[in-house]
Amino acid sequence: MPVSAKICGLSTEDTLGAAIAGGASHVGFVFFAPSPRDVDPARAAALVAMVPDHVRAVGVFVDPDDAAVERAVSVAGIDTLQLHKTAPSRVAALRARFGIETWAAVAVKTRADLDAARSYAGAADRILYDAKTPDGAALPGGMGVRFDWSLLDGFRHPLPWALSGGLDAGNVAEAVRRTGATLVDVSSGVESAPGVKDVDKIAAFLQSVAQL
Ligand SMILES: O=C(O)c1ccccc1NCC(=O)[C@H](O)[C@H](O)COP(=O)(O)O
Repeated sequence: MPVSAKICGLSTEDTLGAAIAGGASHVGFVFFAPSPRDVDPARAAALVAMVPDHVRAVGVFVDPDDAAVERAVSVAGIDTLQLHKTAPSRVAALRARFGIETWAAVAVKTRADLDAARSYAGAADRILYDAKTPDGAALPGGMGVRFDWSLLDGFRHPLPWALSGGLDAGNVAEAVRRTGATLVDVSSGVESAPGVKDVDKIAAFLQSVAQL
């Protein structure tokens, strides 16, 4: 099964170009979050304009209100929502309102966290399993934290899914081998500093994925 990759938290033309040239299937833009990767929708619009039709432009949000999503969809032109810390009913409501592919991020540390993914069946199109960040962390993602992949052993996924959390060029092959993921997501693993994407690391990550 071929493996696809999402490069998350892009904010510059050169790093977006590296993601597209390297074969990313999805590129992610973080909106309205206290993140070094946050991009204004107007700025994101210039980036999304570079994204070819075969690559999905994903807007990443933390429990957004309708107005935030409206701005990102109408101004930036994203075609997929990735929702962190968002209840299933709210995910379903945003998916119905905006009518675009919608992912629910599920923060995983224990098997019980994983079981919570079941409540997104019928509400989302895809689950993004991400690592639970430490209590008090400013962000629910992009922290380079990895969860225990063995938690996924034998788990019956309620929806199509993607694997995230602490991935990089050096461990993505093992992650895919251990979990069977067919879509992987990375942010800090392709950065030289928080929020600073690195074109060489992006290329190396995508090369590792292409070799799977
Ligand atoms: O990356 C952020 O700054 C961010 C901010 C707010 C919500 C989510 C965020 N990132 C979500 C992602 O999809 C990351 O790619 C994912 O958490 C993996 O990050 P990393 O472990 O650094 O590869």
